[in-house]
Amino acid sequence: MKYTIKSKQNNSKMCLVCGTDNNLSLKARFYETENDEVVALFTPRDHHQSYPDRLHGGMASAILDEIIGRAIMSRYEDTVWGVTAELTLRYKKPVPLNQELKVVGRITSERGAIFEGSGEIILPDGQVAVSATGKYLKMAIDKISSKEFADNEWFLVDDETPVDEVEV
Ligand SMILES: CCCCCCCCCC(=O)SCCNC(=O)CCNC(=O)[C@H](O)C(C)(C)COP(=O)(O)OP(=O)(O)OC[C@H]1O[C@@H](n2cnc3c(N)ncnc32)[C@H](O)[C@@H]1OP(=O)(O)O
Repeated sequence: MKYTIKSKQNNSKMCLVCGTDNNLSLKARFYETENDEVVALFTPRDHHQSYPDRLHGGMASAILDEIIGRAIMSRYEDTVWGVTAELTLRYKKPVPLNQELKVVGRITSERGAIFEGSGEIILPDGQVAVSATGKYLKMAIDKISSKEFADNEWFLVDDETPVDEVEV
């Protein structure tokens, strides 16, 4: 299924998943789709492995955590951020290194200050490698981080080739 991209989300400076200045980061790029999901594109590298040629389960968890956490931002234009309270993973297939992969995430419920979401890492052949469900608390960024983060460490990175649609 092809989805039109509505907008690209910001990257950060030092995050392990989206940090542009962190050499160990997955350097994932996140896009909001027309159907109210967030899709990430990322290429895991050798330094993200557990067993040779296989992405570390903790890194798979990290990107799934982030994509669900980011899904709330698309509903509130960055005024609400997600803080993870619970995350449950199901590892179904090994995730390969050094090829571009997709991750999809969405909100499944909202109740007051709590929201729940789900996400999947999708292999190039379309199979789901890892799925996750999570429970998060909604917070304002000034309750999570410093003004320095919001002002200087959270920014839009333009793609060399803009992504207009994504097939999931
Ligand atoms: C740069 C990148 C930007 C984008 C990234 C986005 C995604 C990234 C997300 C993360 O990785 S966040 C980092 C990992 N998570 C943490 O560091 C959270 C650490 N834990 C906490 O800060 C607090 O425990 C937490 C904010 C989760 C809860 O705070 P409180 O203890 O003030 O909550 P409170 O006791 O008031 O409970 C509020 C509700 O949440 C529920 N709750 C609290 N902690 C829970 C928990 N751990 N598990 C399940 N439910 C929980 C609690 O039962 C209650 O439900 P009800 O309203 O129904 O009664």
